[in-house]
Amino acid sequence: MDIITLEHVTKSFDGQKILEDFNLSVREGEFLTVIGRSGCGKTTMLKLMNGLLTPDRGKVYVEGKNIAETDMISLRRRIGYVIQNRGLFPHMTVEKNITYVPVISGKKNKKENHDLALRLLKLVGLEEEKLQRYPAELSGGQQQRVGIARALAANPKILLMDEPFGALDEITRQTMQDEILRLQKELGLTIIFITHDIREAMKLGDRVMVMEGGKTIQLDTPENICQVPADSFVSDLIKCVL
Ligand SMILES: Nc1ncnc2c1ncn2[C@@H]1O[C@H](COP(=O)(O)OP(=O)(O)OP(=O)(O)O)[C@@H](O)[C@H]1O
Repeated sequence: MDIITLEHVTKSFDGQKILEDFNLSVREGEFLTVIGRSGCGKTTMLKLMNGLLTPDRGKVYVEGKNIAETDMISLRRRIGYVIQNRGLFPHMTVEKNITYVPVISGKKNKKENHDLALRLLKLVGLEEEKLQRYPAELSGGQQQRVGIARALAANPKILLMDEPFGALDEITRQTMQDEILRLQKELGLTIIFITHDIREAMKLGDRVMVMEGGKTIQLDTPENICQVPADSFVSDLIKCVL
């Protein structure tokens, strides 16, 4: 079953078409990685999925419903969003960061919220003592784990991740890649994950989408992309993983 569908979507900024007649179906439970040159429209596509942007033309469906006719607040709760670096509130403890969405949604029971924060913290591989720390007191990798825990707090089925590991060193990045694969399987998540790293795209993706100039150049399994690259752009891109 398709969990997200973009149908004939067009999006322009200042008269410049970023996506034109763009179509995509994301299957429930799949890990879709997205790669392409800077400015090709990856983040724009992601933000159309959770309603942060609205299409000029075309439709976006999430779980079969046109999001133009869906309540935005409930939509955003069903879709976790993780971005590089900028995600956490610096003046809030880790616990407050993780429980932010449940609290603003009306969940005020302190014990329940504490237990939720602790469960999610452990799920992303951090120790209890981190709960009362502030983001600046954590390493980049630890902050990214808290960002993921926060995105999972509303129990979403879908996780949108925009270069979440871009700022991490190679070793931490590999650990985080393994963790996100584990979490995806454990929680049955659908993940759409933007990266600039072709190795990361190939390792994580059930399917990899290569974009160029607002268009999909190729969308296929890593194996098929390696065996039959769609064009010279894709061939050049995958050289380093062959
Ligand atoms: N809110 C906006 N207002 C005006 N132009 C925008 C806006 N958001 C994005 N753009 C432009 O749209 C184009 C695509 O941006 P987008 O962020 O989708 O690219 P991207 O592929 O995610 O790039 P990167 O890999 O650098 O993050 C860029 O030229 C960008 O400058």
